[in-house]
Amino acid sequence: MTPVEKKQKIEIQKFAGEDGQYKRRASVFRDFISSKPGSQFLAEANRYHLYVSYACPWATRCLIVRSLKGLSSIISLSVVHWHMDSEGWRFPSDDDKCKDATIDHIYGFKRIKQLYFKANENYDGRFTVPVLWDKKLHTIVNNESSEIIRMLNSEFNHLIDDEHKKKLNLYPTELQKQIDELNSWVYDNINNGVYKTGFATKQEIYENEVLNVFKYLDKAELILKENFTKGETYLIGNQLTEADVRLFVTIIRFDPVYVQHFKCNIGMIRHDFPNIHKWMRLLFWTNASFKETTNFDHIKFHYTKSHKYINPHGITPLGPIPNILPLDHS
Ligand SMILES: N[C@@H](CCC(=O)N[C@@H](CS)C(=O)NCC(=O)O)C(=O)O
Repeated sequence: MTPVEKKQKIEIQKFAGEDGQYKRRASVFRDFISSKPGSQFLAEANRYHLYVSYACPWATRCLIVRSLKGLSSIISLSVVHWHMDSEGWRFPSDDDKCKDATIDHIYGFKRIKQLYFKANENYDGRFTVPVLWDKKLHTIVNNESSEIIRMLNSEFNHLIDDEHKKKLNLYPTELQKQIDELNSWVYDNINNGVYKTGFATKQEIYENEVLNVFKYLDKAELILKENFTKGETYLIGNQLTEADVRLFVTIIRFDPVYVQHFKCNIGMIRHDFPNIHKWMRLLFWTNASFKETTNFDHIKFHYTKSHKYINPHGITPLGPIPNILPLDHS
């Protein structure tokens, strides 16, 4: 084990700092795929590979956009085992099988961390998913989901056959200001808010964070309530945007995991947020890109069986039953 690997082994399961507060580290690989001729990372069919976990909300953003844009046959995929241990994410093996996970289709690696060290032998960050990998240059293009979804949204259009999917634009120029504004508070207070709540190791910090999550859920509830009154079904009017994708991945995990595992239990989406609940079910039940990329087993098993310091015996609660209610449930 190299000194860097040793350091990673010690720190990988330490989420909160000494002050009891969780601070997410910025992603390190930040290159961009482009459709412009001559680009280092040119948008080409079959050149790029996505490494994901179905459990991870950030990786699932990429899975949803890959599906919405019809890129499944253009960008290949490997899916890790839901269990994350002291060395990070791993792929299933013959004696460690996992339904819906895959081997590493590119190198046959056992762990995601091997990709990080292949890309940079001195890497000293966390071994996170998603990873957007370049099969030609054998390196990581980008490991920041907010940027990966932008590339998938705009740079592969010339390779997409389906006219509807080719035209779909989740970040149209005229809505960018509104989308950016939504993204900024949704990210800090809801997407990352549940992690700051769940990983807090001091009572006072936990209480501040959990109250804050619910304050911003109220804000999202109000927006969707007004939109539904006008006959609109998305966060921004009648148009599906990346803001919906980015909020959805947290909301779909909320009742099954965050309520109990991250102690976000001041309310539940299904009981206390009727408009968010309706919006979430509409996306899930009427759009296959949302339903087919949601894997409740991976989601529930990952959090409850990987975070030993939160749930030492790794017992996965059975409820809520069902994980998501039907569309016509009143
Ligand atoms: N900012 C990154 C965050 C990705 C991230 O934190 N992924 C988690 C899974 S939900 C992970 O891989 N964590 C492993 C670790 O922190 O060691 C993104 O949005 O892509």
